[in-house]
Amino acid sequence: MVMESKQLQAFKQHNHLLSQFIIRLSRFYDGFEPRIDEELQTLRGHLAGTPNFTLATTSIGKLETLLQNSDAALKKYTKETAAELEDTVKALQMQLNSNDKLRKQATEQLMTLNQPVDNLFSLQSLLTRALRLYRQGLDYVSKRSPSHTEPAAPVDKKGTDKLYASIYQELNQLLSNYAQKKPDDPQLREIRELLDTQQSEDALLHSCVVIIRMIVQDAMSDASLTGKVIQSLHNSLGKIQHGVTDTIEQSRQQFDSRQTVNAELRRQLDDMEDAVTQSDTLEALRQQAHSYMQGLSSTLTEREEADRAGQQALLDLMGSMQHQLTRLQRQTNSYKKKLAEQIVSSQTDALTRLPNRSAYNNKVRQSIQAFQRGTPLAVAVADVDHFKSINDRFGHATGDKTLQLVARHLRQNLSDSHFVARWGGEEFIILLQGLTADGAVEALEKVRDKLASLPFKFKQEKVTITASFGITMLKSDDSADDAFNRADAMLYTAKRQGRNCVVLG
Ligand SMILES: Nc1nc2c(ncn2[C@@H]2O[C@H](COP(=O)(O)OP(=O)(O)OP(=O)(O)O)[C@@H](O)[C@H]2O)c(=O)[nH]1
Repeated sequence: MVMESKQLQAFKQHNHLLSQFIIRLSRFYDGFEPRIDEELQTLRGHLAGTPNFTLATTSIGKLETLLQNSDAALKKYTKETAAELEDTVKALQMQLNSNDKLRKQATEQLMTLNQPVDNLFSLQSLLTRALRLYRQGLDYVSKRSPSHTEPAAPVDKKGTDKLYASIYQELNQLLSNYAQKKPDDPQLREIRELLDTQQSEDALLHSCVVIIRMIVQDAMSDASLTGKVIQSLHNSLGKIQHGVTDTIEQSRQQFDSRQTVNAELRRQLDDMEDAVTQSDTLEALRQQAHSYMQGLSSTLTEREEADRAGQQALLDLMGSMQHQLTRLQRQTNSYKKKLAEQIVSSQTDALTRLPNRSAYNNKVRQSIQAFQRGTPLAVAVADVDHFKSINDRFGHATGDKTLQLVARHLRQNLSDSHFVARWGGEEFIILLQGLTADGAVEALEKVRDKLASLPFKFKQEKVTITASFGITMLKSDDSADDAFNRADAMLYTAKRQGRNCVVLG
């Protein structure tokens, strides 16, 4: 009996414990769905005080069905919420296009949101992360408001920002060309500083106008230089033409005087013939002959003298013409040399001495023709990482020096059959001919790796310079622009993936 009551006691205790546990557990699901809430409340009622297990079992059965149905609803709910979150993070990512760190975080979150979300806890963790990103994004966007002065260089490569960046790069390129010609020009220095510190559209337009005015002035003075050369060539040619006219005139005069002399000789001979036929005596004939012979001899002497004078004049003229021709040849040669220099300098980037964009345009045209004849072509774009910070920390001159060193590094570490040009700013363009995609990536990887290990030292500070590369293989229907745009998009991916890498696409 005692044993039985002890067992009963224990049984009651277990029942109580179990009831309490089920009550606590059921509270956890409170607020999940009204019908489940209701049934949970009923179950708790059956288990509170003296538990009624018969009713509780019925209630548990009902709950089981309700929970099974709600499982599908829960899945649908988590899926919808995750999709909504994804949209929100995407919208946020668009706002963060110039903040690499936050944009990268947004990309990572989007990748997680693409995975199936299987329970409410994962959903909650995603929500918490998205909220955190949202708050950081909000801070960043509010700091970017117009009152906040942003660094000069535009980073976004799309739409207006891309246009802005390309105008900005063009201006910088033009500026560096002119800075070489006129290193001490205060106006140039002022524009450079303006571009480095300010990025309002007004400032950009103002700089455009000033630079265009400079170019026009420069072109005008170049034209007058060319005009001088042409004038001088014209003068030389004029003198030669003059000489030729003189020579023709001289010959004509000589011909006339010879004709006159010949006519005189013919007349003298006729007279002599008449005299011979009409002479009565031998003595008269001898005298006539003597006098005609004298006449003939002096006519011949005159003719000889005239001939000699004519010949001398001709020699003088020839001498002067030769002199003019030599001068003309010298002038033409120096003009040709100047022209060749002008062509080279118009195809060369003034700062890095690499071929410039115009040279690239010519080269890519030839390379595409070679591609059509079967030589593979890879187009790559390289961009120095965090270059702005070199300028900011060590000054623009060090920035320029860095660009020169990077340019030299690229040129020296790629074979001569490959083409390297400066695209503008801190961007370079490379054409690799005759390599497979793997071969081209391998060549760039070597260049990239070697650059990253070069020991740069600025103002006693050791600095690591790295570059990111985007590369693509030319396809059969590609235009030069198609290939460039693809390589540029890959460069963008390389930057997003953390820089100092080569991305093929
Ligand atoms: N010294 C110097 N700076 C230049 C020249 N051309 C462009 N720049 C500067 O290059 C910088 C480019 O900076 P960003 O486009 O922000 O890029 P970044 O700092 O290199 O960063 P990531 O490309 O995102 O790695 C700007 O600050 C320009 O002023 C140049 O010829 N000489």
